[in-house]
Formats: sequence, structure tokens, C-alpha cells
Amino acid sequence: MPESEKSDDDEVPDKSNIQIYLRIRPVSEPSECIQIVDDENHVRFDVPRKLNQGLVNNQKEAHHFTFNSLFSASSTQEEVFDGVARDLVLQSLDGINGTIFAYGQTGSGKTFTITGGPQRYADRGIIPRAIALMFHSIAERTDTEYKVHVSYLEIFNEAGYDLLDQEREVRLLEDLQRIHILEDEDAVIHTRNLSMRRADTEEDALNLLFLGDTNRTISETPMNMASSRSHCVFTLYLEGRKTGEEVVRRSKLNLVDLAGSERVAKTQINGTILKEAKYINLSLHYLEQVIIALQRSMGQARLHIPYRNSMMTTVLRDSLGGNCRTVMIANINGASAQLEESISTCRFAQRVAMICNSVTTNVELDPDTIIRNLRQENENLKYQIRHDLKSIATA
Ligand SMILES: Nc1ncnc2c1ncn2[C@@H]1O[C@H](COP(=O)(O)OP(=O)(O)OP(=O)(O)O)[C@@H](O)[C@H]1O
Repeated sequence: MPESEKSDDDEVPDKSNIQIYLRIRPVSEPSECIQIVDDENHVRFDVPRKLNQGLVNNQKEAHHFTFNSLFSASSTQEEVFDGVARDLVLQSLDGINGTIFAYGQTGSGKTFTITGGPQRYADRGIIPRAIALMFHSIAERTDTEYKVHVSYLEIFNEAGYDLLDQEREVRLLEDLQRIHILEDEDAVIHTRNLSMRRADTEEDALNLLFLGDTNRTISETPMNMASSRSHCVFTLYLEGRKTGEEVVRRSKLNLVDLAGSERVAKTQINGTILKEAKYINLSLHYLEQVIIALQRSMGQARLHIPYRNSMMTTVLRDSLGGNCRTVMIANINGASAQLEESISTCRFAQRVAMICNSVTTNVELDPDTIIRNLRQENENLKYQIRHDLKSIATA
């Protein structure tokens, strides 16, 4: 069928696997055991095999992992944005949902990748760059009117909080209103108490990002001076209507900084930080269970996917096996002491890459147009009735 004759009802969902990218964080003494085989998008870990504890012989165990693309320790923020996020941002303007999530052990560079570093302008991460590209593209598309809204959700110790809540500065965390996640009979997820703030300009959206970032729960841990102790989901909601068209295209772009997994025995943490790490590890375990269940259900009758086990997997339900183009960035630390965790992150990414999402363009009749049409129909009927009554009276 020619493109011009296609109606939106005919659209066949596009099957699209989750794309996986590897990023290696620069460290002062990079491990020689990690080798990037560039042209094959491949990373190899040659790990010395231990005979006994502390005794190392010459034998090495090799672990190979393939990614859609890899970013070495010298890759810039711009290269990461262009390689990972640019297409998703542009597609969101056409009504396609997107999610980018960063996964990896604590201190591996997830927040640096998603939000950026505070030191230099060039260190801006994916969120500020996505905002800039989005508003730049909106300004170029003069035939379409867009509305942008922003929300910023924090999941801390399995409870949801609104990072854009004005009360955050004056109240204790336990006194703040919690976010509730509700699921309707069509398995559509709704959030209660999460504010959606209108952003008309790039500056508006950046201010909201800044407000949310200052509200994030951060602690100093042995692995990271400023460790995010929560999962954070920054969402840009887009609504676009082309001049003269009666349909609107809606999309959501989720930019997700997951809290980092932590080997609690290795880092010897205790007290509050230990409690937080346990919650973080548990929710990452639930994420892994969802990925394993999705992987098992591929090509089979629908299996139960345990999304509801944690708030994070409930919120990311559409991104994992649903109507969304999803990208995962596996962040690893380039040091020898972290090889085990880095391999484990790569292994998890290989599983994620097998998950297939069904992506459709979200097009619906514009509610304003529906109301306008109904009003017009009402007027026509009234006129018809008046006309008929007159005809009866004069007959
Ligand atoms: N590519 C990079 N270039 C320069 N510095 C980086 C890079 N990646 C990370 N860093 C620095 O390393 C430190 C740890 O990074 P970051 O806080 O992003 O880790 P994280 O994975 O988010 O950790 P956590 O899970 O504990 O929050 C920060 O000081 C950050 O600025």
C-alpha cells in the first residue's frame, strides 16, 4: 500500500530489540585486562585465573561481550549523546516513546552519563543535551505546535517522591507526599502526586532539571563521594499537532539514572548506607528477574512478568517489553579491582539485548478537535430541529 493511503489504524508495531551500549569510566590506573575490539563492537576481559586466594598464575579466562556500540574512557559526552540518544530524541517529536537507562555498579559513571558533570560545559550529560536538541528541533518544525511537560521521579528505599515538589526544601523526606503508582484494567500505568510541569523553552526545562537535581538523595560512600542512593526518572512528555491536522502525536522520553549496585561485603559499609544499598540491590534484582522472565517468554505463550515486584520495574513496564524504543547504557569502571562487577554488568546487558519491544507511533484525535466537532454537530442538530419545527408549524 502506498504510504499516502496508510491510516494510523493500519500501523503494524515495529519490533525493536533493546539496544545496548558500553561506556568505560576513565580511572587513574586502567586495567590492562579490558580490551575494546572496535570494529566488531566487542569488549574482551582477560581475567587472571586464581589458583588459590592471592596466588595468580599465567592462565587467563576470557570473557567476550558484543554491544551495539562501545565508548572508551576517552569518549566525550557529545560522542555518547550522538551515538546513543540523538535518534530517540528526534523520534520522540514524531510520537514515538523512548527510554534511555544507565545501569552499572556504584561509581561507574551513570550520573555523569545521564545528567553530566558540574565542572565544564562540555561535561553536560544526556538530559541537558536532549532538552537542547528537542527545543531546537521544535523551533525548526514551524508546521507543528508542540507542548512539552516535565516530571522528575525519585525512587528511594522503594518509595516514590516528586523531585519537583516545592516542599522538598522545607520538609523532611518522611513528611513528603509519596507517589502512588496505579495500574488500570488495560495495564496502563498512572502516577498519583507526581507533578507534570509545563516547559515552554529550553531554559524552563533546564531549570526543572536543576531543581530536581538539587533535591536528589545523595550520600558519600567508600566507592563514590556523591553516590545517588535512588533511581531517578526524568521524563519529557511531548504533544505535537501539525497545522491543519486533526490528530495529535504524543510521546514520552524517559531518561533514567538507576542507583548503582554495590558489593556490601567488599565495601564494608554499614548503618544507613548499608540499608540503602540493600534496597538498591533488591530492586536491581527485581529488574533482573523481569529481564529473565521477558527473555524466557520470547516466542512463547505469555508468561507472567513480575513487573509489580518493585516500583522501578512498574514504572519502566512500557520500556521493558512494551511500546517504547529502549536503550541501555552499561557503565563500567575501568579499574582492575572492579573487573568482577564490570563483567557482571556486561552479562546483564547481553540479556537485556534479547528483549524485544513493539513500537508504534502514538497518534490520536486531538481532544480539542473532538470537542469542536461535537459542538458543531450540536449546533447543526439544533438548527435542524428549529427548521423542522418551523416547517411543521407552517404546514
Ligand atoms: N566519563 C567520565 N569522565 C570523567 N569523569 C567521570 C566519567 N564518568 C564518571 N566520572 C566521575 O566519576 C565519579 C563517579 O561517577 P558517577 O557519580 O556518575 O557514578 P554513578 O555510577 O552514578 O555512581 P552511583 O551509583 O554511586 O550514584 C564522579 O566524580 C564523576 O564525575
